[in-house]
Amino acid sequence: MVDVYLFSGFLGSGKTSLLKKMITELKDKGLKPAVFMNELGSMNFDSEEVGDGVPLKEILDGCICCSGSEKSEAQIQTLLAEEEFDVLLIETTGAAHPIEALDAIFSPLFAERLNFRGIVTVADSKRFMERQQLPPQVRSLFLEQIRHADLLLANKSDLLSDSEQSQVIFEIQQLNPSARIVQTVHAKVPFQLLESMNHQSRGTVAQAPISKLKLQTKIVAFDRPVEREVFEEWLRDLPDTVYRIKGYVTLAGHSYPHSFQYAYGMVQWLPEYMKLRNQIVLIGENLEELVFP
Ligand SMILES: Nc1nc2c(ncn2[C@@H]2O[C@H](COP(=O)(O)OP(=O)(O)OP(=O)(O)O)[C@@H](O)[C@H]2O)c(=O)[nH]1
Repeated sequence: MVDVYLFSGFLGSGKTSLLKKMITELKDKGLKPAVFMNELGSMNFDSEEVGDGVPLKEILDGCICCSGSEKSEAQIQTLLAEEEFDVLLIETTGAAHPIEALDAIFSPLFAERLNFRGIVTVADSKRFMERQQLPPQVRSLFLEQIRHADLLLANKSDLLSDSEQSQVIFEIQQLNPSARIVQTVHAKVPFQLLESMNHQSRGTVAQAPISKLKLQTKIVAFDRPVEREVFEEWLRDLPDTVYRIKGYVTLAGHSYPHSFQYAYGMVQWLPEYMKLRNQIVLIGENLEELVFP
């Protein structure tokens, strides 16, 4: 039987950071992980982060959950038929309801093959503190992801003061009293903690599928290098309804692009050392109204 772990959490909360950490740890233990991931927008930015030698299947531009579950079943079946692995890590899009994403795993096709171990939700602690600012449907999905977790990572705790951290833990525990909650930075937890999870179903699922959230994705390509100041000024002026941006951008004066991440007002640039297509994917609402730098 292959152990299956599902990673849930809102856009930009730290799921890919967790995935990378777990892959490294599993490999160090001599175990072979495989990854199934689901990205919004047809740009498979995160899959480049998985690394060589890890079997990977992904669904782009769709959702593992609900209507996408047949497609997911087929992908998981292919993975099981073609690859040998010990652990399957599933990263859902930040816009998926974790329980709906379980549909594909609990297919009768895999009853003898997959052993579901639990849902790990990565919650952005800062966003949690400021959740009242989220549109109601987005907030409801954010809270559902917390309610249905078996293990909760209160991530990005470096961005909060000690008293804010305690408040976040207290409030998250009230939303989900049975899950274990761990404060993390860059989703750093030992795999052992995931192994000790105990999955239990938690009541009814409040419907918040992506179609009702009005979330859109948009890919923007740049054919010229971008001035960093101009780009960051554009980011500062973005409306709150842009939740996530990621991709590759060549900055003026550099030969290679930077990988670029934007989540909830915060920007991160990391240099790359090869030519990559200059494009970014945006996830949010009312994206058609945006003007690009
Ligand atoms: N300050 C801080 N930044 C973090 C932490 N964890 C992740 N980040 C940053 O937050 C951004 C998003 O992290 P990811 O791991 O890509 O998040 P994700 O949930 O996979 O994002 P999506 O795939 O878009 O849903 C990146 O720029 C990370 O470097 C943390 O604990 N503290």
